[in-house]
Amino acid sequence: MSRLVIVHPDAAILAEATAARLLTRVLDVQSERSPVHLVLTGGTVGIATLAAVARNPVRTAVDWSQVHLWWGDERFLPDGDPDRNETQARDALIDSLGDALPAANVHAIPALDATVATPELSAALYADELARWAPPGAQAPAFDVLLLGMGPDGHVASLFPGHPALEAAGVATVGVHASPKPPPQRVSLTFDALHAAREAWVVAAGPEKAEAVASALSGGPVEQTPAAGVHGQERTLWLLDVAAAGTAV
Ligand SMILES: O=C1O[C@H](COP(=O)(O)O)[C@@H](O)[C@H](O)[C@H]1O
Repeated sequence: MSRLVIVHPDAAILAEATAARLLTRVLDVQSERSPVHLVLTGGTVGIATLAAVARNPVRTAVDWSQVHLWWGDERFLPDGDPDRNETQARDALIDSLGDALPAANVHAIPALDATVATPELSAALYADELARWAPPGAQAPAFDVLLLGMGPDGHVASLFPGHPALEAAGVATVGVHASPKPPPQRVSLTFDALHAAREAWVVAAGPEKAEAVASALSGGPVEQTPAAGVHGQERTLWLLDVAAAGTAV
């Protein structure tokens, strides 16, 4: 397993470069196997990256009928809420793909509604869906790319420093309450599921991320800097802008 840290001049170039890298990775994987499983992230750079994918002409070379989209976490809100990571991803990329990407390939984390009233139920339904696509004996697909944003506090997905959800083990998903970042109720992949990824890519921009980047790259305790616990089975990429890299790189 290798770790690579790549620093770009600013957030805009980081998003463009990550989008280009993502499309190339999908094409590389599609030359070897199908389907491709991608985990999307919310957050500033995560959504900017999806918008950059939508603008990139290379997207037309991808066989989207063989791409499955998942999320690393979700804000537990009603369907279509503008704060849902799914809604933002649909606006930035998914809607623009039209019929090329079958609706059944979009594995959104179930939204809050009359039948899904708790983050725990949403998490359980999402875990069932992950298991349906997992190789025998596994809880989740071996994601070809796990995209993760990182908060200034070092959180990834909805795994926050010192939060009990960090400890969830033996399960692929967890319901999150009292998140320090709004909204308070969320659903997240656990570290068990994050670690199923072949490649994990952490994307972060801005000076407010520099301290957490430095802590994660120096192997800081996962309880304090959850991003420190991220690794892919084959490769881990840290995709940063100069400001987030700070003095750590
Ligand atoms: O709330 C969330 O925040 C993080 C990071 O967001 P950013 O705006 O600081 O980049 C994101 O990775 C996560 O998916 C999202 O739910």
